[in-house]
Amino acid sequence: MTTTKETRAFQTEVKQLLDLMIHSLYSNKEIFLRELISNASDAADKLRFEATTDDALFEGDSDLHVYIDVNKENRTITIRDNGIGMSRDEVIEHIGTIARSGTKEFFGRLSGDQEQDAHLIGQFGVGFYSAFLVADRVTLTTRRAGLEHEHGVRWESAGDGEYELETIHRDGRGTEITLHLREEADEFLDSWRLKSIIHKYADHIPFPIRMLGTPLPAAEGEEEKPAEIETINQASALWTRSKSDITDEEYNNFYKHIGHDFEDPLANLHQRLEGKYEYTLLLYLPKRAPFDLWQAEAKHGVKLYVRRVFIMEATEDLLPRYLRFVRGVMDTNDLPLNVSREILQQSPAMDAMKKGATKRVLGLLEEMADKAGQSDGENQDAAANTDFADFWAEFGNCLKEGVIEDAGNRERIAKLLRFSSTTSDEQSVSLSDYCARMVEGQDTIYYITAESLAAAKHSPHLEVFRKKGIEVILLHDRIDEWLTSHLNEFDGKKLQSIAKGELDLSGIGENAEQEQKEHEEKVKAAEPAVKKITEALGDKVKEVRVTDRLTESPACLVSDQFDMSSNMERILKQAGQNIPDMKPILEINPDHELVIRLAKMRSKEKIADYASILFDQAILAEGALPEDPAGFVRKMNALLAQ
Ligand SMILES: Nc1ncnc2c1ncn2[C@@H]1O[C@H](COP(=O)(O)OP(=O)(O)OP(=O)(O)O)[C@@H](O)[C@H]1O
Repeated sequence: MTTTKETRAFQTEVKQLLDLMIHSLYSNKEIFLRELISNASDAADKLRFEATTDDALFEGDSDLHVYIDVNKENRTITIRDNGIGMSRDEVIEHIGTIARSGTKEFFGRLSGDQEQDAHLIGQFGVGFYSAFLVADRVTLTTRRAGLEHEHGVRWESAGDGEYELETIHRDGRGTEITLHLREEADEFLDSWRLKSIIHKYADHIPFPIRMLGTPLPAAEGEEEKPAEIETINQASALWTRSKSDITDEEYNNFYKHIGHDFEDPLANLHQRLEGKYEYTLLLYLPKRAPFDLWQAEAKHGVKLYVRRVFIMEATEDLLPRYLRFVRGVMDTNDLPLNVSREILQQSPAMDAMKKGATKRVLGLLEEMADKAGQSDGENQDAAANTDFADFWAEFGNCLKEGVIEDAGNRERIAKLLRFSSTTSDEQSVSLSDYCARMVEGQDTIYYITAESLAAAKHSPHLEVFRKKGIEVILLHDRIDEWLTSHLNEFDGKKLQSIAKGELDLSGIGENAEQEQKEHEEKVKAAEPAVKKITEALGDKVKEVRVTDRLTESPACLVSDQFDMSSNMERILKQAGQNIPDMKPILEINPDHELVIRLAKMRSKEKIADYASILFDQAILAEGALPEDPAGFVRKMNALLAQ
């Protein structure tokens, strides 16, 4: 056993977090109490769960609570819980280190500009470290339930990059945190102030929070009565109360407690479900995405309770991965308390709750989307400012994962998707909006995928669609390539990439027949040009053919109907995947001056240069780089200088 006192350094990111926190949250210091009480309540939750299979962990004391002590003379506040506590290794792992993946990258993104960085703190969550908002020294002692008394731990730090660690004897299990207050944090020595913060954030955590009351003044001739210990919060689980008794403020404050968020949520959903299984949902949509939303191990933020006893943080067994941004609580009476998590996870009740919760969250999103749709009718600008638009901006890409993962709800989710299109740069166009605007004779939903909105918007492939007044959906998120490979149809209409396969717009527009005839004539007339370019490009392309997509540009690249798109190919290559080169099809516009000139050329060298410029330009137009950029510039300059 290590008994020696040792000094250890904080992980670099902890130091950065402390600096950022102190600068960003100086006007919001009171949250330290919320965070420490949340941790204490989590620790009580964990003990109660572990004790369901090992009663000895209670060590004869099952009155789980949090006690807050104020010492005006020493200028300290102490927060004590009799929860699960921590072993020495756990202290090292949790206090002084941030073990969430993506932390390094997150801090790498900070600009150093305090104002700009300030809002990022909300995406991170400060937890235990918020103690340093009010304290210039923090002492923590703890012992894990079940360990011998001599396995207690004392941790102390001034938040300056180092901490001291010592193994101590500790009788009681649980954790005690003493904050040595900074001078400017004197306001928190006032018990009334502390009580009001507890009411605000912790009324509805299911454990009592106790403090010493004020001594009652002595009546004449009597002795002063000693102060009694009071329970400050209501200690009733919020989700068990009836909806009509709960104010918005109570809902929001409870969210801040369980979500460790600084902002109010965007929306909440509170329902008691009765049927084969009975359960209660209190779920929230946050306003902002946490920084690690896109990390493979991103935390789920929903907690499972069984009869008010915390069982575990939700995993994919309780809520699908694409809804990992949802925060809140699910509580049921239909699961046994004292079985292993593995068995729980396979129970039909869990499955039913997962289905029910997914359905309700999608329902909430549909309601929000409907509201946005109504304000859209009255005022376009208003639509961009709706809750649903805010939701989409933060979590839209998660819903796209839903289309891929959740085949059972695919259609419902597809209705919630919002895109940019040739009619709107904002991601505000739904597939239903698109279908309602289809032109006469159109029965396909057209889209293009590209690296960026600008690349999609200026793609030469759009030319014929502009001419015919057909709207095209502009997809420019990485996930869109996967989305479109799973979403082939919407409302009975096929989705089709305009950069893949042969384009058949016959039947759309008034002069369809005439256009078809003209196209055939063009194909015939352009045969010599096609032949020359095919020879010049050799095996760089699968085929060279006359386009019916272009009206202004000389050439564009398309993929074969069942080939991977060139955008997808680039994404996979950037991700380091070893995939065979796909050969594109080069489509040329025989009416363009460059192609006309090329058709007349005899010099093989010149033809090769022109063909190569056409090919590289088409790659550039997709927002990508030609294989030999310097070669392209040289050829282009030679052409310009002619
Ligand atoms: N009072 C406590 N009792 C037992 N363990 C604690 C206590 N306080 C903190 N911990 C441990 O330290 C870990 C880190 O706490 P911290 O508040 O920094 O983050 P968190 O609560 O895990 O994350 P977040 O605040 O973002 O939800 C906790 O997950 C828990 O394991």
